[in-house]
Amino acid sequence: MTAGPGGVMVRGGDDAETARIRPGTARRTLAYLRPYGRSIAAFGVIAVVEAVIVVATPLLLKAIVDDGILKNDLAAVARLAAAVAGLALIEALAQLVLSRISGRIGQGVSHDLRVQAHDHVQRLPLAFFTRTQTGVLSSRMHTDIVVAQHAFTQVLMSATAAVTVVLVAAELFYLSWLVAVVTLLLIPIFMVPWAYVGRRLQRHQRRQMELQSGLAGLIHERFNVQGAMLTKLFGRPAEESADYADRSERIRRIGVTVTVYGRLAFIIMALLASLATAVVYGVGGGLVLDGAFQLGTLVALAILLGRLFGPITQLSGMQAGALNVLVSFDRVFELLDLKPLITERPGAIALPPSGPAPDIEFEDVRFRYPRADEVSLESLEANAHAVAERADDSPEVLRGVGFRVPAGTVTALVGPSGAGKTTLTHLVSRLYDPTSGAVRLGGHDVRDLTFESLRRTVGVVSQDSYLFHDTIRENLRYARPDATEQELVEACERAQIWDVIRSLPRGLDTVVGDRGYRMSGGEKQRLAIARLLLKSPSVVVLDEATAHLDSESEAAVQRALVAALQSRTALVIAHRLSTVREADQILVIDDGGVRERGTHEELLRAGGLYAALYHTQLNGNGSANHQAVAFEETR
Ligand SMILES: Nc1ncnc2c1ncn2[C@@H]1O[C@H](COP(=O)(O)OP(=O)(O)OP(=O)(O)O)[C@@H](O)[C@H]1O
Repeated sequence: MTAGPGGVMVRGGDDAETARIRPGTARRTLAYLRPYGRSIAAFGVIAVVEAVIVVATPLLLKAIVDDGILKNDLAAVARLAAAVAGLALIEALAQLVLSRISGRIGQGVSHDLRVQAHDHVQRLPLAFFTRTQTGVLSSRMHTDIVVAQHAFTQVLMSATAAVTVVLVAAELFYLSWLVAVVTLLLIPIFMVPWAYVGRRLQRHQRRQMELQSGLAGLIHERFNVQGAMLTKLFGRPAEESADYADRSERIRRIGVTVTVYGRLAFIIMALLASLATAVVYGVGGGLVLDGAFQLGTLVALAILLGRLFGPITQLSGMQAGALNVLVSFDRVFELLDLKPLITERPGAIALPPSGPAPDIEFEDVRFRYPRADEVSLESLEANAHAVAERADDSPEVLRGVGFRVPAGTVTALVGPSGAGKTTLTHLVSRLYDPTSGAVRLGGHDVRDLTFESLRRTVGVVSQDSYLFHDTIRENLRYARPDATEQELVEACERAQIWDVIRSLPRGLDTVVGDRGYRMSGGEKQRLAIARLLLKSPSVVVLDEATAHLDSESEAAVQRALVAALQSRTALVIAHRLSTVREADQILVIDDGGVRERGTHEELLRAGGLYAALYHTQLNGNGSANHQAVAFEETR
């Protein structure tokens, strides 16, 4: 068949049929073969041996008929039959070894590519993941590589077919040029419709894969816990079902077409084989009667022909196979070519692992989120965007922010929703880099620090803390793989979550569900704080949970926070009155800049935005600890 067992998913929507392979892809693909040079050489030698056996067997059979049967020589018949059997055994062995070597090369190349793609994607900036559809990315990293591997193996096997076809054709001419010419003339007549069917088949297979990947993406999005919840709360089940059924129907229809085309290709080949056999017996039979050659030659010709069509079929699939390899490789190369925007500078310095907490300094920081075309691939995004939109500059989110968080102190960020608070905190851990200006830790620009020391120094607890689908123990150990049992328990105690864990039947071995969903919001955040305490960073960036917590978990989170912030330099997006009041400094962020700064009392005295917010939002509503500041709604 022309296409690999899968098809190829090609950039964006409907352009599967017009996939263009970028220049240089073939050269880059070949480079992946370099480590397998010896295997390829062995493959070539064994392929030639196999092809020689393929053409030797008909000659032996010819000898059995002409020199054994027709001459009544039983000993010759037995000797030659034994030789044929021996060759058959060697051929089977050669085929086995060939498929093993080709499998090893194909699997090896796809392993190398898969690992490289994984390592690369891991280094891509957060911005890439904010735009990319996970289902499509996973298909790119897995399905494409599997398709490439299958097609790769197919191309290698086709190469053996090429040697066989040449030798078989030569032998056909040697035995009878007339039969050879007539039968070989038949081949092009059939190849034209065969190639046409093959191309259509490949095209439909690609489309089929694309549709299947779309369906997989849909399931991925809808049937994870949060997607399922949204669907249940807002979804229209009847419409969702109809949409799903419609997509599935398209796959069904294209599946039928693929089956028909696949069968058609097979039928064309079988017809060609039957007609060629008729020609051999018709023309060859006449030549035997004329005395041009003996019966043994006719037998040899018939057997040779039988051995010609398999390799021809394989050969004609070679081009499509090679194309599949290139398209799939190209799609992975496209991913590999995305530059990781945030990289470690050569000669980056490491902050010392121990010592006093560093201060944080923002100096005239300006920031806009990177454009889509700078960080992501259109084909991996949920919806293909117009080129213009992808290249549009995003608005500036931070416009000259400057402040300092002295070492060992807490700075609270408050301000309206969308003011840029979260963005600001992202710059400390280098989830993003400023467009201009600098963020410094202990006097060093964070861009001059090693990733390792930055990760060690800065600990982040986000509002919706993410937990892997694994045990509590493994989730905690992610922060410090060598943590002892005692350290795990201590961290949980300090984070006020130990009582909860202890009461679970499996304790630390409890598996937290997809996205840690089996835990309440407050529990999750306390677990995230325990994780932070285990890591024990000297700088903490924290986004307080706004989720409604009952007063008990609120108080527990509060106590956990006290532990988390103790003797650390902290930047906190504060939603709780207690955090705001106790902060050493409050920054009121509005419209991408620092509008006011000071302590709670100073800002109240100043009578500005903070005071207005405090009086309208808080004073009237009491001052309980669990009262969220709720500045967000005041814009
Ligand atoms: N990944 C992103 N890509 C593009 N723009 C973004 C991205 N994340 C946030 N923004 C935009 O940046 C601005 C600041 O967002 P940010 O999340 O920093 O605000 P915030 O003050 O933390 O708000 P909130 O309190 O509601 O979380 C908003 O206008 C937002 O739409």
